Amino acid sequence: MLVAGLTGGIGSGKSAASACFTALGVPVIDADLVARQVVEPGSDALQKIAAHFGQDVIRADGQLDRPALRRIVFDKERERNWLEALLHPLIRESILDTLEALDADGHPYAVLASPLLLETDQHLLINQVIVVDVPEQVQVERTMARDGIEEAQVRQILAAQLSREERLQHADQVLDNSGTEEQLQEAVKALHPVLLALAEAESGDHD
Ligand SMILES: CC(C)(COP(=O)(O)OP(=O)(O)OC[C@H]1O[C@@H](n2cnc3c(N)ncnc32)[C@H](O)[C@@H]1O)[C@@H](O)C(=O)NCCC(=O)NCCS
Ligand SMILES: Nc1ncnc2c1ncn2[C@@H]1O[C@H](COP(=O)(O)OP(=O)(O)OP(=O)(O)O)[C@@H](O)[C@H]1O
Repeated sequence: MLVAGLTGGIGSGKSAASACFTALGVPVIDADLVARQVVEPGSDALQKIAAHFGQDVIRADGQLDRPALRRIVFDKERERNWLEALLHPLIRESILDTLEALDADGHPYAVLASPLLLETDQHLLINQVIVVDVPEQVQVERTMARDGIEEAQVRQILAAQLSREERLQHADQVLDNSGTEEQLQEAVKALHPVLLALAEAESGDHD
């Protein structure tokens, strides 16, 4: 099975592009969703987070207080490194399990959508790099509108990710998302047969 990595910085449109792949019947693994699953109440990871950061990052209902943890880790690089060292191996394990199950189901290709595809060893799991690309200013505006957070915090998160130029250097395919969501949908529809052909060629390689 071909695994197409779909990446892009915060607010670039990975979720929007993922929805287009889902509509075409392509299975999508969303690393941000996996990152939520591994810290569900009762998980070892959540206990370790509470022991390290204190009860201030746990809500009254037992869930992780994500905005509280976000403010800490994007302000202090050392704390972000600690969190990533805890979560990234768990996220990777879960992604691997899902990829194995999808492969066994006979899907020609799957999409792994992740903001940190190229920054982590997740890039070792994929055969193609698809970058959702918009200018930084658009990332900032769309993220502020979506999450209701300050520009300064969006800029801190951007600083923890690859730059637009570095990301584009790794791209096999680029989805420009500076236009409308309909235009993005058309771009994904045009990419789908290309990925199917690559998947076909890849499966031939294994015969
Ligand atoms: C800090 C947390 C709790 C904030 O949660 P919140 O609900 O506000 O954001 P969410 O998880 O939806 O992420 C939103 C976006 O922030 C950016 N982001 C998240 N984590 C990171 C990180 N470690 N480095 C750089 N950017 C990141 C991504 O663009 C992501 O799409 C959360 O992002 C987290 O647990 N991050 C560490 C795990 C991780 O690296 N996840 C990224 C996917 S592998
Ligand atoms: N072409 C577009 N035109 C206008 N708004 C868009 C477009 N594409 C996405 N958006 C909006 O921009 C915001 C960011 O998009 P999306 O959530 O898909 O980004 P993302 O890359 O998944 O972000 P994150 O890294 O934070 O998870 C969302 O509110 C989305 O509805």
